[in-house]
This record gives sequence, C-alpha cells and structure tokens, in this order.
Amino acid sequence: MNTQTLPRLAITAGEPAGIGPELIIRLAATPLAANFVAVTDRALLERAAQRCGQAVELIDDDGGDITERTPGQLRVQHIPLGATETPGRPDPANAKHVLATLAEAADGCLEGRYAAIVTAPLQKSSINEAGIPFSGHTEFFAERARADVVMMLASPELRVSLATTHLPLAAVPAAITHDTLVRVLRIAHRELRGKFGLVEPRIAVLGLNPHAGEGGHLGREELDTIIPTLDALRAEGMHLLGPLPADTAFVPALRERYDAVLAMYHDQALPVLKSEAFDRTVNLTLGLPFIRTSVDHGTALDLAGTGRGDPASLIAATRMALELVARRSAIAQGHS
Ligand SMILES: NC(=O)C1=CN([C@@H]2O[C@H](COP(=O)(O)OP(=O)(O)OC[C@H]3O[C@@H](n4cnc5c(N)ncnc54)[C@H](O)[C@@H]3O)[C@@H](O)[C@H]2O)C=CC1
Ligand SMILES: NCC(=O)COP(=O)(O)O
Repeated sequence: MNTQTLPRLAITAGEPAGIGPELIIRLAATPLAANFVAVTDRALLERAAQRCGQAVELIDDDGGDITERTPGQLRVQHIPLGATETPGRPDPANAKHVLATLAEAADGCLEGRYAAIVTAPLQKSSINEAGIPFSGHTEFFAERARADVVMMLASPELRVSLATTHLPLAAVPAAITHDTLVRVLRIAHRELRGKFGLVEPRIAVLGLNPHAGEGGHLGREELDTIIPTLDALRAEGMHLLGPLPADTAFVPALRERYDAVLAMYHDQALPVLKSEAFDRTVNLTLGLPFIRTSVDHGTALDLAGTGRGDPASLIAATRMALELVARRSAIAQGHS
C-alpha cells in the first residue's frame, strides 16, 4: 500500500467561460498521482463535468493530505463566481473571482498549503474590461511573491525564455536594455541548473532585428546592447551563443548546440513551439519562490462548453509540476 502523501497541487480554472473548467475535469479523470485541489467555484465544475459528459467526484478540500486518489476525484477550494458563466462569453463580473483564485493559489504556496500551482488559461481582456490593470499570470504571481521572474515555454524538444512578455511590439526595443538582459539571463541560467539539472546550461540568445541586425545595417540593438551584454556575461562564465538570427536559430543543426533559447519578445519564438508542439508545451514561471506551470494555449472560447478541448497541455503542465516538486524534494533531502 502507498503511504506517501500525494503532492497537493492547486489547479486554477482561469476564465470561467473558457475551456479551463472542462480541462480540469479531464485532468481529474487521469490516474496521475497527485492530490488535485481545484481553486474555483464548485458549481462551475459540476456544470463543466456535465458539458464533458464525464463523471467527477467533487470533495470539499479540508487542507489535509491524502495517500491515494481514485481517478475522477477532485478536491475543491471553493471561490464563488461573480456571475454564472456562459461558455464562450467572458463576463468582466467574474474578473475579481479569477484574481481571487490566483491569490489563493499563490498565498497557499507561499504558506506551504500547496506544493505547486498549475493554471488553466484566463482571458486577460475580460479582467482589463473590469477596470483592473492586468497583463498575465506571470506578472500577477511575480508581484504577489515580490519576485523577479522570467517566462519560459518548454516542450520535450525545446525550451524558450522571453526577455519581454506581455508588451506591445512598439515598446519592445526600448525594453531590451543591458539590465533587462542581465536580469533575465541570470534567472534563466540559475533555473536551468536548479529546475532542469543542467550543470552548464548553453543558452542561445536571439537578435532583435532581421539577421540579428546584419552588422548594424538592419538595426543597432545587437551592436549597442546585446553583444556587449553577452560578452560581459560570458566573462562571468555563462555559456551563451549569439545573438543568433531568429529565423534560423531553430533549425535542427543549431538546436544541437544549445539547451535553451532566450527570445527578445513573445511572438518571436512562441509560434515555433506552438506550431510544432501545441499539445506538449508547458508555460512555466522561472524565479518564483514556488513552482508554477501552465498550459501553452488560451481560453479557446470557440470550443468552450463543447467538452472537446484537448487536455494534453494541462496534463503536460501537471506532469512537469510533479517532476519539479519531486526534484525539489530530492534536493532538499540532499540527493540531487
Ligand atoms: N495561460 C494563459 O492564461 C493564456 C491565456 N491566453 C489568453 O487566451 C485568450 C484567447 O487567446 P487566443 O489567441 O485566441 O488563443 P487560444 O489558444 O485560446 O486559441 C487559438 C486556437 O487554438 C484552439 N485551441 C486552444 N486550446 C486548445 C485546446 N486545449 N484544445 C483544442 N484546441 C485548442 C482554439 O480553439 C483556437 O482555434 C486571450 O485572452 C489570451 O490572452 C493565451 C495564452 C495563454
Ligand atoms: N503566451 C503566454 C501567455 O499569454 C500566458 O501568460 P501567463 O498568463 O502565463 O502570464
């Protein structure tokens, strides 16, 4: 008989009108060895289960540990909705509910009540339409934990960190500074060692401009900022390639030469991951004092309510959270 307690994972449902609640029902049906605690509205989960045609046993979370979970069982930390959801139609009346679920999950991790957070997608625009400035989970958790963070998306074949995250494209060049690159590369380097066990991580840094600036003929950010910063960090012992032209950095021959990529902005590298591994990619936040993983996709409003959303990325995010929890425990016990 298994007597080890299962890791308590806080699973947030994200946008109530998106596919998140249905994906959580699908996740609960898997035999994954974890104590899933859905941080959301109980009745929302009941309706999501009906839409999926999937049986689920919802159990009010008492904060305790368990050693076994039957597939289909799901503990719930009830956070009430502001308004009953209409699938596919986000309602800003639920913005405060969504943020309350994130706050409970983050505070629960900081207080040791959860081992990690796995997030389903939220609708950023709906939170903004409620009059609450919000750009994403990454920035929310960074502020809540007062941490310096970096967004990484990882598939089994490719890991990509971002120097800038949810920023209008026009604001990107000014954000690519020496200080930003040093901060982001130090966090990525430290976390590739700590979270992924890479002793000497090799990071390929993309240029900002076409052909990495073509020697200054297609933009000067590489010459003025990126190259001098990489040289300074190399002098500290970091193994950095680049700046590489983004259009060729992902070809197979180059991929063998690095363990991770640093892209300058969101849409420079995420289309590569999403087009080759949409169902296997996980979004994780580096630099937090707790483990947070997420799906790579959005709220899929066109599929919400149909029960047809693919839970693969949520399952991959959950598996990664469990691996990171196990690795953290092994390190804490002195076996790295
Ligand atoms: N982690 C998060 O909270 C994320 C939130 N978003 C937010 O989601 C919202 C919608 O974003 P979009 O750009 O429309 O991207 P999206 O990922 O929601 O949808 C793009 C396309 O992929 C399909 N799709 C997405 N997930 C799927 C799944 N699990 N199974 C099957 N098909 C799936 C959708 O049906 C749609 O055709 C935006 O507000 C965005 O900010 C986007 C990415 C991540
Ligand atoms: N493309 C990633 C994304 O938009 C999700 O960001 P976050 O909500 O995890 O910060």
